[in-house]
Amino acid sequence: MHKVYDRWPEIARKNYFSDLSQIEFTKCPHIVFAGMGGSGAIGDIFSAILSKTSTHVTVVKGYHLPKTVTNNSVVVVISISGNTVETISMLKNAIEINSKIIVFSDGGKIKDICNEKNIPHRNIKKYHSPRASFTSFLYSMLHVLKPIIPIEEKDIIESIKELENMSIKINSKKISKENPSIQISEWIKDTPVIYYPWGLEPVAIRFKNSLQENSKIQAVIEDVIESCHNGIVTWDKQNNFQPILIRGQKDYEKTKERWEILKEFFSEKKIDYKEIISENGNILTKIICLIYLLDYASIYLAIKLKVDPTPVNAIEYIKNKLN
Ligand SMILES: O=P(O)(O)OC[C@H]1O[C@](O)(CO)[C@@H](O)[C@@H]1O
Repeated sequence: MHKVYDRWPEIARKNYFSDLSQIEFTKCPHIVFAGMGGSGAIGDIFSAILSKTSTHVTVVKGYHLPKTVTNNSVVVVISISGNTVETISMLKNAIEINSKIIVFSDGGKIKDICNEKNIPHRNIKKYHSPRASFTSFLYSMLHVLKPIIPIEEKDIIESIKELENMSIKINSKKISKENPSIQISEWIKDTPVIYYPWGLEPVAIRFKNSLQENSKIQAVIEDVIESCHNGIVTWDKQNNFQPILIRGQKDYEKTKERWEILKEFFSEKKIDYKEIISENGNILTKIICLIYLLDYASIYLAIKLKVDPTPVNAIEYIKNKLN
């Protein structure tokens, strides 16, 4: 798994500059991303990076598309294996609705359905596992969906360059205490409660998923603003949790204010917290670099806990029980 992560920047570059044909339609007021797990998390990223545009984005992780999806919506179906039952169900749903559909997978049943029904499909290479294939799929999709995704080319290129820099920061320090991913993994001793600001929600979701799938530990995510109206109360009682504050460079003033109050709150309660601050740059750069740093942290944590990051036996157990 590690070897694929080492190649993430190279794979991102190769896939963004691929010769896959781009999506045919150009106008799209509503884009729906349909996928589960690591594939669903890619939808979360598109949702975050498009949040400052006039494109309405819906991310669906389940069996059915909501009624707001119409024949004018573009439904982007993502399943790295191409065999996830929920995602196949959403594809069938989109076909019924007669939406404009584009599908991304590395083969699988989903590809067969596309061939049979004449639905646009792009075959993207899977590396090791769905979660490790992240840059392969994300950057291929940024290329293919360009006509309907109002993101500037320079922002995408910047994100790849910063991913390369992040790789140097992590990989030049491989097995040393200066490796920022190792520092995070060494700090985690209990269940992390991951706080995030609005635009960095995909980072928190992905980190939670990676801690669960790779390190096999439980993790909780909390919106930094919303949690001050509920979750924050629980710190009076609990003692098996550790707060991680994922902050953006240049968060909104009001969010910055909240971080400072939260830090004071934890300090007064003598609760040790870890702050992780994004790189500078556009929102895609911030997200992709944080995901890289934290996914590595989840693998180093697995090594520390002496668990194999690859198998996901419980997921296979559930899958085998499903019809
Ligand atoms: O992208 P796929 O192949 O649909 O898989 C979705 C999710 O299901 C899992 O493979 C587990 O079944 C996750 O690891 C993955 O993120």
